[in-house]
Formats: sequence, C-alpha cells, structure tokens
Amino acid sequence: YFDRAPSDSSSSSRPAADVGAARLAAADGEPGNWMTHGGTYQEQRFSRLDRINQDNVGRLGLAWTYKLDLDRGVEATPIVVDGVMYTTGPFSMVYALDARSGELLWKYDPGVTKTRARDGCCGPVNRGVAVWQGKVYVGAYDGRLIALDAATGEPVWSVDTLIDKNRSYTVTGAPRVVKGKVIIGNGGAEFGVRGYITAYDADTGKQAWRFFTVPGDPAKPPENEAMARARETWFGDQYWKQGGGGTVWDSMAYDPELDLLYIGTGNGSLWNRQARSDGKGDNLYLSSIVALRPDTGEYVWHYQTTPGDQWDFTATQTITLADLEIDGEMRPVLMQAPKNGFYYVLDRRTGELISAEKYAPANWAERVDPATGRPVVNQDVADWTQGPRLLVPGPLGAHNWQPMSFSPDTGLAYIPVQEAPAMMVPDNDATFRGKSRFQVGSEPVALPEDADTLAKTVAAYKGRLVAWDPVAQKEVWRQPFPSIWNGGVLSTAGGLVFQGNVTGTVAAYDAADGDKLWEAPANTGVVAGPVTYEVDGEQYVTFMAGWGGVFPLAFGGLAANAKVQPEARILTYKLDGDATLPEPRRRAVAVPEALPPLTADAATVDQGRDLYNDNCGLCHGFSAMGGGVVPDLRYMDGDTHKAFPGIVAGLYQDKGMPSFAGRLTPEQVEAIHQYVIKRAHDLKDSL
Ligand SMILES: O=C(O)c1cc(C(=O)O)c2c(n1)C(=O)C(=O)c1cc(C(=O)O)[nH]c1-2
Ligand SMILES: [Ca+2]
Repeated sequence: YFDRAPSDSSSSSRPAADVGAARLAAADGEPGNWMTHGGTYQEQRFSRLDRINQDNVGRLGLAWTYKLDLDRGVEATPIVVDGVMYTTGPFSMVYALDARSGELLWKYDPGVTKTRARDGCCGPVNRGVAVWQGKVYVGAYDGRLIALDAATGEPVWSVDTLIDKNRSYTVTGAPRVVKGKVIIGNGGAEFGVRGYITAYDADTGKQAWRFFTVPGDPAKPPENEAMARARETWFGDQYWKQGGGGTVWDSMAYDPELDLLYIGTGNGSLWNRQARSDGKGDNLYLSSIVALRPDTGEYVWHYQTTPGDQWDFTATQTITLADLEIDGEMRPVLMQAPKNGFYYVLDRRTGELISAEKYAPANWAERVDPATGRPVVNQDVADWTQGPRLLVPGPLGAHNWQPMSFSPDTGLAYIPVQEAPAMMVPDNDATFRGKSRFQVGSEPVALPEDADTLAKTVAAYKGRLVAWDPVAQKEVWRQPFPSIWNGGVLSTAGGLVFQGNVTGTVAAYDAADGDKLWEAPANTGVVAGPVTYEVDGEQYVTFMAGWGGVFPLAFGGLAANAKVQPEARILTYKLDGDATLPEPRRRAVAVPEALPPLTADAATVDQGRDLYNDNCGLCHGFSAMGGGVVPDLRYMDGDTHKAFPGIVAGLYQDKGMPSFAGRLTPEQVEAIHQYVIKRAHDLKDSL
C-alpha cells in the first residue's frame, strides 16, 4: 500500500512529469517520495515509512555522501520523486542526484553575484526547490524565480520577483506549487522592505497574483480590502519609508479541501514600533498566519501571533496542518511554534484560536487570553523603545526556521527549541538609511567582550529537542544540547525522530520518550530538516549538512559549544550502509605570532566598535567574534592587515566581500581596523 502502482509510462516519461495536483494532494499515500517541502501539503514532516524503525535504527550507515560546491550554510529540504533527489546548496545552486547512489545527474548554478550576500540578514542560504509537472523551481537569493527542466536542469523560464531595486529583498525560502501556480515570498525585514508574496503560472512564469502583507504608500488608495483594514492599524507615515516588514520568507501550507493557502508573515520593519508606527497599533498583518485563496490571492482570514511586533517575532516558522481531537471533537487545526515562545493551535477553517501556551521561556507576554485571542503583553518588561531591555526570547526566537515535525502516530510535535535572550537598546529616531544596511531601530548590536560575561551568555544559550503535546499544550520529553541552532526535525512511522545538531552529529530518538537510539558524525553543525524516502524497497534518510544561518554569522561569539566548520555535504543513510564520511576539513585558525600594534586611543576604538558592529557584525560576527562560516577577522595575518583598507574597498569582491567605499570614510575604516586589532589582542591575551 506504500508503493505507488507501477505505471508503464512513469519509467519512460520525463522525470516528475506527473507530479501535479492529484498526486501532491495524495502525497501521504506514497511515502516512498518526498514531493513537497514539508513532505505533504500539510507540512507535517512525518513519513509513513517504517522499514527503518526502533528495532534496527542502530544499523544505519552511510549509503552515500555528496560534497556541495560552497561551504556556507545549508538549509535545504530535498525533494525526492521516483528515485531522483532535487536539492539546493548555498547561493541557490540546484542539484539533481540519483537518490540511490548520490550520482549527480545535473547541477544548475543561477550565478547569484556573491557580494549580494550582504543584502540579507542571514547568509545566502536556500531552503530548497519545488517540483511540478516536469519542472523544478528555485527562488534565487537575488530575487529571481527560475523554472528548470527536471530532466536536464536547463532553465525554462525565469522571472524577477522583486518590486524595488533600491531595497534589500532576498529570497531564501522554498517555493510551493498549488494548483499550477508557483508561490514565492522573500526576506528583508531587517533592511527596510514591504513584505509580499507572489504567484506565477507554473508553465509560463506569468504573474497570477500578488498579496502584500502590510499597507503601501499612505498617499495612495489601498490596493484591496485587506490593505484598507490593515491601514487602520498603522500610525503616522514612517512605516512606508521604513518598509513596514511582514516578509513571507519561509513557511506555507495548503489545505486542498478547504482550498486555503496558509502563509506565515514576518516581523515589522523597522523592529522599533516607535520609529515605525508612532509606538502604537497592531500593524496588520505583521507576525501573522494569513489564509488566502490560492487561485486569486484573495484574503480569507488572519491570526496575528504578535500584535504590533517589535521583537523580530516572525510567524514564519513551520505551519503544520493536522486533525486533532479536542474536547471530544475532531478539529482541522493549524499549528505553529513561532519565535515568540507560544505554541498556537488554530482552527484552520476560520483562524479561531483554540489554544496557545508557552513552549519555552518568554518574558514579553504573560499568556494568550483565550477570550480575545490576544497576548497579555508585559509592557514594562518588553517595550525596549522605552529603554534597554533584556528580552526572552531575543530576536533569534524560541524556535527559528529549522522545521518542526508532527507525528499523527504519537500525536506529538517535535520542536527544535532554543533559549536565546538578547539585550535591546533603542534608537527611536532611526530612519531608513538606504539599501544593504541592517536597520531595525536599535543601537548597534554588541556581544560581551570580557571573558566572564561572555561565558555566562554562552551558557545561557540553550538548545533542546522538545516533544510537545498540542492537545494538552505541554512538554512530554526533551533532549538537551550544549547550544542553540539545532537542526530541523523528521518523524516517522518507525517510531523515530531524526535531527541533526550543533555538536556536528545526526541522531535518531525514540518518538515516544526521546531516548537516543542512533548517532553518527557529520563533521559540521547540521541545521536543515532531514527527509526519508524509499527506492527499490530500500528506505533512505538524508541530512543536508552544513553549518550556517544567522547564528554562526552574526552571533559566532556565542557558538563556542557548536561544531562550527561549514562543510556542506549531503549525507544519506540506509540500513547496513558502509560508505565512509571523508575526514573533516581542518582550517588553520591560529592567531598570528605578530599582531599589528594597537595605536588608536580609547575613543577611536569605541567608535570603531560601533562602526564594526553596524557594518561588519552581521556577517563577520558582532564584536568581532566569528562563527566559522566567513573569516573571523581576529585571525588575519600580516598581509591581510596590510591589505585591510583595500579589502574593505572591494579587493575581495569575487570572494563575496562587498565594497564599502562610499559608505565608510578612510578614517572610519581605520577605526574599524583598530577595533579588530584590539579584539585580536584580546583573543591572544586570553589564550
Ligand atoms: O524578516 C525577514 O525578512 C527575515 C528573513 C530571513 C531570511 O530570509 O533568511 C530571516 C529572518 N528574517 C529572521 O528573522 C531570522 O531569524 C532568520 C534566520 C535565518 C537563517 O536562515 O538562519 N533567516 C532569517
Ligand atoms: Ca526577521
């Protein structure tokens, strides 16, 4: 019953040619494939395959590995159709491989300009492709949506999805295909953009509809009724200059019976509501789940998880559909564990709140009031526009994009939970500063520079895999990790939960009680969500390995307990697999014997710190502590120090280091350099 009825045409016809509405809607009936981002339209990331199960999972070994071209963050969920795997690597490169052997069938590099990496918050990551009727769709980091021939990887069509080249939009999410339309959003709400999502005809690339998530130019009439209603919840005219936010950068799900497409929207842009909306208003449709008609993009309902968001509390985390028995009644629900720390169960027909409870510590709100469906916000604790505040969770969230899973067998959700508090310091006068700038309405982010405080902060960053009962709204078991930023999750009918983690391993747990049943090295931190599939009667489990994303880039100083080398590789396991994992690639990371002297006075170093954190910190690590993915500047050798002004002016553009000429004066570059030299001395002194 698990295997698809063999058809004469399927072997001889073009790859994935018959992946269409009927096959996708019934995807749970053919678990040998993994045909959509979340496994099925319900996005449960649960597989009915059980050849690999609790009794034999200890026998898992590598079936094959495949090294990706670029060692940067790997966040893709592979798609597997009829024995072929379609997946992506950094900078939106697409790979098609024989799912049995890992043999490369074709590769497609969209040629994203490497310096574009600066235009996104979290690195040139990509979360995977969609497949539909013989085509493979990828959203390129620079905003193009590209259709490839599934047989050859040749481009069939390409459209530019971006509306404004003067704003830093990027695409990191996986497209979804619903009823012949490819749907893609974008990111950029840390850079001043207006969020939207667009649907394109899957055959031709012709635009079908676009839904904006926040209102547009206040001088013009609203685009539609949903925008008219949203506008009443925004104040002043700043939001339009600041972008507004609400980017749809990751999650979607679809209910074919209700014919509703669910999208998750992101944070406000700027984060600071004082600077964005006169400090008031719900600011619809930020941090919301919005239900749309997939044919037209017409608004049907919304539920806002974080009204008036000012904490980067995106509601872009996994949207999972399931049927749950609640108070004796089967309810069609939608579940999400967004950044804000509450686990939401909604009725997906109407958006009505069924329940919401904290799945992790959260100090911004007391609880969600079931009568109003709204959070009871701790204004004094959480409103950092009134002054510096320690936020729990901070902007990294109690759960980020790493996908959660839901098992209908156990009735439990499996969530990569994290504790990542953050101190926010306001800049209430912030205004839009132009493209390619991280701008949220705060003072530049800084990490502790003294060893004791840093160690305490590192220790406060805790990660765990949590099994959550969504009916009782309570934790059932947990598996702790030494840091945050653990991988996405897969659960199976074999009673297993699979997850990679920051310690550089991949593992399987007992879905019922969390006991670890299997573990294997990955050489690198694993953040992507694993998948499982079956070919010729053999079940495989694939992890996309490769350390990256926002935590190692920006907060590398807190990743001391993580396996930070960014080796990008596909790891596929089967029972009794005997392939070997190549030796980890070692990087020479020694502080040079002779460091340039620190010549600047304290005031200049302070200026250099702010300039560094504002201009360099998001990629090279705040407070000049790298996370392994791009160079940690404290380790620069003598020649690099000599070339420093030239590098900042564009010498290494081919390596992805953009030019800051025109943004920074030579004096400012020198102040930054002096700060980096100071941090190199700090490091050397601490060894
Ligand atoms: O607001 C946005 O537009 C936006 C976009 C993205 C993205 O596209 O990757 C992230 C975030 N926000 C974000 O807040 C966040 O924590 C985050 C983590 C990551 C990642 O890939 O590691 N992306 C993003
Ligand atoms: Ca964000």
